[in-house]
Formats: sequence, C-alpha cells, structure tokens
Amino acid sequence: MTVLADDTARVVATLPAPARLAARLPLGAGPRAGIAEHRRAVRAIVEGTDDRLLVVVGPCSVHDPEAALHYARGLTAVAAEYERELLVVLRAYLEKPRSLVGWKGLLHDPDLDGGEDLAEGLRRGREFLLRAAGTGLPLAYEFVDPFLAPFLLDLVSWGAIGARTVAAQPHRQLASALPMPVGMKNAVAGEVEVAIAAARAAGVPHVFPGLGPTGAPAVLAGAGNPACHVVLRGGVLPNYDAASVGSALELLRAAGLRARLMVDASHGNSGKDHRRQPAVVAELATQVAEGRHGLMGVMVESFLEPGCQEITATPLRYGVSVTDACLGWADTLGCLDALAAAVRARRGHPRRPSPGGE
Ligand SMILES: O=C[C@H](O)[C@H](O)COP(=O)(O)O
Ligand SMILES: C=C(OP(=O)(O)O)C(=O)O
Repeated sequence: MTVLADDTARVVATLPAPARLAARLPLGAGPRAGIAEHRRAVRAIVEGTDDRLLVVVGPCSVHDPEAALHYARGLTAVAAEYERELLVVLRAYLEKPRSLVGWKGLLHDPDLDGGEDLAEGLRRGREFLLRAAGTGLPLAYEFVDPFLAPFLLDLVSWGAIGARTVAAQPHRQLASALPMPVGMKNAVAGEVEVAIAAARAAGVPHVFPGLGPTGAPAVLAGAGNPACHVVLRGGVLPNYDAASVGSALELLRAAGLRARLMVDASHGNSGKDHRRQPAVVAELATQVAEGRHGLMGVMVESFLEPGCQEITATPLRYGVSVTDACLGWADTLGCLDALAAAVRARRGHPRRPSPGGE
C-alpha cells in the first residue's frame, strides 16, 4: 500500500488512463459523427438558430444500466415522433453530488453496496454510455468530479454543472474546455447570479491542471465555451414562473449574455416531489406557447416507474429511481406532448429582433 506523504489519503486502487479505457471501450467512427451532429443541434437551440425546445429527460441517476437502456429505447421512438418540435436528450447521469452523504452514483459504487470500486464503475459507466449512444439519442451528463470527465466526455452532447458545484473554479475551467454546450444550474438556495457568473467565466479561455489522455498530470487549456447557459432549478423558492424566468432573462441581458435559458422542472422547482413536475411543465408550456422564445430548454426527471426507493431496498424495484423521485413513463409522455404543442403555438408568435430573440 502506498501512503501519501502527509498521510491524509491511502491509495486503495489504481485507475486506467482515459486513453486506455477508451481503447478498451472505443467510440466508433459512426457514433462519433452522430455525437458531433447532436452537439451541433444542441448548440443551434442554445444559440437560437433552431426554434425547437431542448428537452433533457431521464432518470435522476443510472443505477441499473439495463433498466436505463430499456427507458432509452422507449424514449428513442418518442423523440422521433416529436423531432420537429423537440430535441430530446437522455439524462445519462453516472455521478451524483450529495448535500451531505449518500450513494455517489454508478461510477463511484457500481454494485450499490458501498464497495466503491471506481475502476469497475468507470468501465461499466463508459460501457453504458456507449450502449446509450447506440440508441441514437444525444446524452446529457453532469460533470460532478472534473477528474473523471476525460474518461467519458467524448460521449456527451449536453453537459451540466450542478447547483452544488456551479461556484467552483475547477468546474468553470472544465466547462471552458468541454466540446459541448453546458448548462449552469442556479445555486441550491436559488441564487441565479452565480449561474450567470459561471456561464461568463466558462465562456473565456482558461489554463488549468488536469489529467492528460495518457493519465499523466498535465496543464490543460480551454478555449472558452460560448455555448454555456443558465438552468433555473429553483431553490428555497421555485423560479419557473413567468416573473422569475423574465427576471433571469433580464439578468442575462444585463450581463451581456444571450437571453436564453433552460428550466428544470424537478429539484427546487418541484420541491423534489415528482408529482409536481407536470404542473411545472404545464406552466413552462404556457410561457412557450405565449411566445417566450428565451425559454429554450426544459429538464424533467423521469424513469420507467414513478417515485423513488431506498438504495438498500431488497429486492430493488425495476425501473424505479434510487435517488430523487422521478415521473413515470405515462406522465413523461404527457409532458413531452404538452411541450411539443407549445412549440407549435410559439411558431405563431414572431420573435422580437432583440439579441436574445425574446
Ligand atoms: O439530483 C439529485 C439530487 O438532488 C442531488 O444528487 C442531491 O441529493 P441529496 O440532497 O439527496 O444529497
Ligand atoms: C443534482 C442535480 O441537480 P441540481 O444540481 O440542480 O441539484 C441533477 O440534475 O441531478
């Protein structure tokens, strides 16, 4: 066993270099081209040259890859049905940030038993993302630990920096170097300014320490990511209502940013009660239908079955979240239908020629 000089942490296992993991689980040329196209399509919505809604939907966390793939296959058919109005992106989250302690996601603990076999978690996580990409859906991923990003980022078409890390310089630096649009969540208590600051900070170049492809510590350079944007996820109070969305758009304009944002129907906007997500989506659909062009995306936490369960339950119920409660499949279909109808209605409201297109 190797002991660090100051005895603060023991090395309990080693990980492969990112390039080695990718060589074992390679992304083929066809899917790579598909992901490049997905990123271009997501960017077009973020920038406002595509008037569809970006809908990031799927489980809070992937704990059972087979169930998540089952969900993804169902979503593929629905995404095709609504492709004229919605760009549907699968939440494929393998890391969970915790408010205190708890299961940190499939990468950290793939057997859900506290074994914390990160090497196996990375292998299984990358394998899952490859199979999920094989459905043809674009994938969404929250980059919780910047150290783990180089193992997986080639598979992601929309990235998130979460409410617990959005103020952190390492996450903003990472976002500046990511090759896909990145949503910056407002802070846990609800502060939107920190998400705007994160989008601004990640929009400019940074030089920062990280892991090179060969696994060696390296100095990395991010060119700046102009497709970073804000995601309103609520806080102490929700912020999906028309007044809150309007004032966030004003803050973006005042900061010199594009007045376009996504709203998360879950988390602080639903009080983590999945049964409230359809009402949040209905309100967002109303705003869209009435001509709110700056509302460019919606996030929904959804899985095969509604609700959630304790990760320690035996047996675990198939298709039920082990982290935040999710909408079930039937309600998810209702949400997508409402959002697609809203986009059709919005097309009847011409955009004002403002920088944000609001
Ligand atoms: O999205 C998932 C959770 O909200 C996030 O991981 C925080 O969870 P926690 O507050 O239960 O730790
Ligand atoms: C953790 C998440 O969200 P937030 O950062 O908004 O809490 C999430 O979307 O999984």
